[in-house]
Amino acid sequence: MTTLNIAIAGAGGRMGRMLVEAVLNADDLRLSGALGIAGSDGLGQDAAAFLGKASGAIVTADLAEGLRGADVLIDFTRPEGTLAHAEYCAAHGVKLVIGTTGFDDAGKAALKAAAEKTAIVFAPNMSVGVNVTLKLLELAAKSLSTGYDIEIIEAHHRHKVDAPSGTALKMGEVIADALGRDLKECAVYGREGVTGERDPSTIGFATIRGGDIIGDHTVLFAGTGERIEISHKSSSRAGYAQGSLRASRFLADKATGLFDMYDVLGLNT
Ligand SMILES: NC(=O)C1=CN([C@@H]2O[C@H](COP(=O)(O)OP(=O)(O)OC[C@H]3O[C@@H](n4cnc5c(N)ncnc54)[C@H](OP(=O)(O)O)[C@@H]3O)[C@@H](O)[C@H]2O)C=CC1
Ligand SMILES: O=C(O)C1=N[C@H](C(=O)O)C[C@H](O)C1
Repeated sequence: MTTLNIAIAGAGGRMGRMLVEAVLNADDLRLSGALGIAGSDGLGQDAAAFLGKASGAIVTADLAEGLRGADVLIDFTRPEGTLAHAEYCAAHGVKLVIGTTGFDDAGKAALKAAAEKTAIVFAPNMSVGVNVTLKLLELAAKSLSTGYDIEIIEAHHRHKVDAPSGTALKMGEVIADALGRDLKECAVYGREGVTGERDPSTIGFATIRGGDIIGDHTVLFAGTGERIEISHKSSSRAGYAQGSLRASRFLADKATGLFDMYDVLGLNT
């Protein structure tokens, strides 16, 4: 069995810690490095110290040091951090699994350019369940294309910094594509005051932030006399971590290219 060397960015974060534990528990993976930023808790310490273990990977802010020997960098940080990491990885042949959300169009274009030099899996949600939900939404949107108002409701923990979630936006894109609409033109992000009647061509978004909610997404198709709700609720971050490991293994035989979790899970039918 070939061992894949994995480095983790944002190693002290909520996802970073899940990923450190998941990599240490995987027989075919080795934790080769861990990245933090100046001021991060845990900088200079073993990435597995929070588990009471020694992995040998010391959390560093030095990209050359943290990425030495890495086949794949798994990055769940912030857009500005991911873009800096992607530039380095593209120049040094390190593959990337990117879970970070909140990119603007220029950021997404920069990742596409980086994927011409290295292989990248980029997805706003790595869980199998969410990606299967996206397929269900494609089918529902095509079958409910007239007479149903579409609203996307998402809830996350109080620490989340971007809204709507990357997953909610992806759900909106999948639905808009299925309906032949452009999400940029039909999205409504919240309502206040005298809004007028609902325009049937819009896709609405509502965001809830509070407590320790890991990630809930519901798409409501509201018709006359009936409502259809398609929901996914995460009760653990483990699914995101396991999906990321699957994505890392998927990249093992890829040299360049931009992929998503549909590619990893074989859902591109
Ligand atoms: N695709 C998916 O399946 C999922 C995606 N996410 C996304 O992943 C990202 C991280 O989420 P989460 O783990 O909850 O966040 P956290 O805030 O818990 O962790 C972020 C980590 O990134 C570090 N960081 C912050 N800014 C930078 C930077 N500029 N450069 C490098 N590192 C930086 C933080 O360091 P410090 O601790 O010092 O602040 C921290 O270690 C978010 O965008 C979130 O939406 C989350 C879950 C699943
Ligand atoms: O920040 C989070 O926590 C999550 N972010 C991702 C998103 O923005 O969709 C995925 C998941 O919902 C958890």
